[in-house]
Amino acid sequence: MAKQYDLVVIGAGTAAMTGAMRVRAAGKQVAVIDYRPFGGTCALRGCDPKKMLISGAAAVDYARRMATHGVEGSVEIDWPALMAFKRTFTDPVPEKMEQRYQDKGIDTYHGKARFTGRNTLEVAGEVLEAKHILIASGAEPAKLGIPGEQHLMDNEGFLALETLPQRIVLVGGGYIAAEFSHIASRAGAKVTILQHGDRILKEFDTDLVGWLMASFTALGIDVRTKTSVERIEKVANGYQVFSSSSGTQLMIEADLVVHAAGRVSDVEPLDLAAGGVEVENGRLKLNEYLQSSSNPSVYAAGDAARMGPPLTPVSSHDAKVVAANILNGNQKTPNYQGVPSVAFTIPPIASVGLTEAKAREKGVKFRMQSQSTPTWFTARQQAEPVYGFKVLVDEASDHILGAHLVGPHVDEVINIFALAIRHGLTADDLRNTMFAYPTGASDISSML
Ligand SMILES: Cc1cc2nc3c(=O)[nH]c(=O)nc-3n(C[C@H](O)[C@H](O)[C@H](O)COP(=O)(O)OP(=O)(O)OC[C@H]3O[C@@H](n4cnc5c(N)ncnc54)[C@H](O)[C@@H]3O)c2cc1C
Ligand SMILES: NC(=O)c1ccc[n+]([C@@H]2O[C@H](COP(=O)([O-])OP(=O)(O)OC[C@H]3O[C@@H](n4cnc5c(N)ncnc54)[C@H](O)[C@@H]3O)[C@@H](O)[C@H]2O)c1
Repeated sequence: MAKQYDLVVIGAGTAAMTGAMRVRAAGKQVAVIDYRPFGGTCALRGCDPKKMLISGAAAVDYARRMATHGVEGSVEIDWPALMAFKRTFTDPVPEKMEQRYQDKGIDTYHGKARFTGRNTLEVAGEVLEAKHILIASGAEPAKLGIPGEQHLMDNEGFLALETLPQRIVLVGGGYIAAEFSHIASRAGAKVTILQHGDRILKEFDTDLVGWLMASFTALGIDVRTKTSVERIEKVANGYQVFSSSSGTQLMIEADLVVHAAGRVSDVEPLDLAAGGVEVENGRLKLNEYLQSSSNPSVYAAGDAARMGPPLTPVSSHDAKVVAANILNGNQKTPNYQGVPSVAFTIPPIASVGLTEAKAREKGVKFRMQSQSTPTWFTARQQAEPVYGFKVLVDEASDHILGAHLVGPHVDEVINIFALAIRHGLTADDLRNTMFAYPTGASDISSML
């Protein structure tokens, strides 16, 4: 006999937590399933553990930058101790998360869920029947289809390393490569990034990424662009990573090879055909309400839905939309305007809204201010040599169209631009706001 629910959620990450809690708060019967410890990517294998390690790397970096400015003594990362610090956050998460669900009367299941019918799922030998099913199964590292890809360590493995190998190769040059390389090289590893695009961090502004590259060079990170990894071989003392760059073959020896080459929705193992849930080019086919276009009982949110950028705040935004649509009928659509994004390098790089390239492509009429500003007080006060910005403002309406920042505090300052874009504030509104001085935000009026 199948257990009956109003909503069953596949996954126990950010999207699941928001969706399940909202539907349960309306008095509905809800269950949540995960085959891994509860908590999801962000809390256990992504944003949060990474940021715990960044804290150590940033402290070391700050002390080293101030070394000739009155701060004495050498500061080093003790990797096992930094990992132990990370675990003080991550270890309690699964139990706390599961308890939170149970305290609200949400049933929890452990195991891989798969569809057995349009409204039924099987998990660990049990059958669950639900009026609605929310696919919040997240994303997994993309299959690269290259020989030896089984030797790649994923983000979960890297963020749990008990010792840090000496020679590390990162395959790919996006967010993960940028962040992990900044952590590992400050902890003493020799890091190489192999990126097949013509630059790294392609989601960010070209000029600002160019300015940030000085920090990669200073750390001795070997960044090789236009380089595609084609094969990985295990050898006696580690790995050999084979790649090609404009027809030239390259082999790099490493103790560890890390997957940093993109992530894709984790929906394939769900047996979607059995649930009548259509997929197109590996992605769930959804309508504007985040509902399956072939099975109206099924919705999706977050990295699994992949309607917006694969970021944590988007996962919870999607789940709020889905919960509202389940409870009140389809009314809400997601709004991805002004989603800020930060790569937590040291210093960080941040972006929100239109890039210069996108604005030109769209034919928008805008004015733009852009400058590399390492001589500004904010940078000098931290002895940070990388600082710069690019801000785009709509010529006719004075609305902020896009903001791109690199340097100290930009991971926070970008949120002010996000607020401006999402709520239609003008450049003049920002100019007329008093920001506490001296803070990163107090530079905003000079960026407009
Ligand atoms: C290394 C790294 C760093 C990141 N840093 C940031 C950051 O700084 N800021 C930011 O905004 N975003 C960051 N992200 C992205 C962010 O983590 C994701 O966008 C977000 O966690 C997605 O949440 P979700 O709820 O959609 O999916 P997830 O949190 O991935 O949850 C999905 C869950 O579903 C489970 N699952 C999958 N299939 C099944 C199945 N068949 N049955 C049962 N359970 C299943 C999985 O085990 C998983 O726990 C980072 C990602 C990575 C990999
Ligand atoms: N701070 C954050 O918000 C944050 C941090 C980490 C991850 N994430 C999320 O996780 C997702 C995955 O991150 P990611 O860094 O793996 O992916 P990414 O999409 O940011 O970058 C992957 C890069 O790898 C390159 N690549 C692919 N195959 C390759 C190959 N065989 N050889 C060389 N290069 C190759 C691609 O050209 C691409 O530029 C991101 O989309 C992001 O949304 C976010």
